[in-house]
Amino acid sequence: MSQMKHIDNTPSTPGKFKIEKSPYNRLRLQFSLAKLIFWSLVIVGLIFVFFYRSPSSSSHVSSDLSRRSLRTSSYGGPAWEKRIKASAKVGSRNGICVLVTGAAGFVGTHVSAALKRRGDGVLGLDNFNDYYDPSLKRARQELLERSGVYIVEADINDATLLKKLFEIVAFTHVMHLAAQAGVRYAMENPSSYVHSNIAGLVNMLEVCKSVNPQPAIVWASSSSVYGLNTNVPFSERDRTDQPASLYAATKKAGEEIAHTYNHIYGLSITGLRFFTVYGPWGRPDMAYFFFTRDILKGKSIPIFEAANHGTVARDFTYIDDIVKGCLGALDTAKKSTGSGGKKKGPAQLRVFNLGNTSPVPVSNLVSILEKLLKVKAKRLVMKLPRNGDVQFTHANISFAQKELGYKPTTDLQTGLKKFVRWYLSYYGNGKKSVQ
Ligand SMILES: O=C(O)[C@H]1O[C@H](OP(=O)(O)OP(=O)(O)OC[C@H]2O[C@@H](n3ccc(=O)[nH]c3=O)[C@H](O)[C@@H]2O)[C@H](O)[C@@H](O)[C@@H]1O
Repeated sequence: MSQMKHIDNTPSTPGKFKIEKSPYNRLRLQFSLAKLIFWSLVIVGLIFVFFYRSPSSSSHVSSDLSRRSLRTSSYGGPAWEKRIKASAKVGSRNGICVLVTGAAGFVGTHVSAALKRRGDGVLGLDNFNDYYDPSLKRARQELLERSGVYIVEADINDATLLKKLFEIVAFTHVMHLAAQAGVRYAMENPSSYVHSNIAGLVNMLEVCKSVNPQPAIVWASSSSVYGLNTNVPFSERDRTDQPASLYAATKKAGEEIAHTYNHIYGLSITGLRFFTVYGPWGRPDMAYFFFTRDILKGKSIPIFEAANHGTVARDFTYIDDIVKGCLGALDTAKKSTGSGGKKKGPAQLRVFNLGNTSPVPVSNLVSILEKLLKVKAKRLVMKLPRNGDVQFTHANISFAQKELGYKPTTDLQTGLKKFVRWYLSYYGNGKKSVQ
């Protein structure tokens, strides 16, 4: 049909375009030319308006973001580049140079600080979104600034900015921790998971594959990819095709996307399946954190239980153990093999569980908090809602132990003691408001 149309519109004879030299025809030609110019301007104008003004155009959203970020006074210019270079400067022999995305996040802050402490070059990136109280992110930023880590404020979907950063610094590694976290929030705001965990990841990998040299990438997957798996403890070889939440599904998608970029472009990629990470400077949306806040406030806390009073348990993993696992993954990551978007040979592709290997029932977590806070919790036991939660998690960590030298050493009691000490000093015994 469309071919027919095309044929119909084709002039049947070249004679149709024959220019006759009468004054009337010249006038007609000038008029047609004017019309052509007029309509061309109208079309160009419409295209401009569509790409730069339409609120629904996603390409415009990211280009708008990049323009905004490059235009803001703190962006661009020699002073900004100098700050970036100073932050990313490798301070020790054999040190690595790492771009840490989500650097103002819980794990991102701890990993950035640990890298900097041992003399690696570190540059942070974070969009400081308000999924939870941004003032906590700002406080983490201050902490990092004091140790010499600068955080560029931008979204991982901002390709222009990411490319610019790679022009300024030849990062050897990317520690990709920026993500939309949280299992239950995925039912409230599904598109934020697609935006960060899928579109953002792809954007970041697109930039990494096209730069020269390509960095090695280590990124945060999640224990939630095991979903309805019932083999315990969870092994990397177990099935992960039954996610119980959209969050888990986007992390699982991330693992498949990682496979693709490794396969096509020779990017070295390591995925880390974190198991319910907790500790000082943690995330206020996580149970151990808001349980602490609500116990101190005398508010009741909902404790989930499975059918027939079944225990709900998590393999809670302390932040310092996770940091060691992240550094181990960075240190054992092999170089990417591609360059300028072309694969030159097979590259490393790995996935590791980073857990604690000892699941603890949520009710025990509450008992530990009660003792540490010296306050009795108002327990509201309720059926595990159908909102993406799974009944338990339990990591088999033998692969990470063998390849990364990963060995968690902090039990929940010890780790929560450190968390509570931090919480009380940061929020002043519950007097400062926690959002
Ligand atoms: O390790 C992971 O894969 C995931 O760990 C956490 O997810 P989750 O284990 O659900 O952590 P919390 O939201 O802190 O919940 C901990 C436990 O408390 C329970 N819970 C939660 C909330 C509540 O009101 N009551 C309650 O009993 C949950 O069912 C769960 O068993 C993080 O929020 C995810 O971002 C991360 O990817």
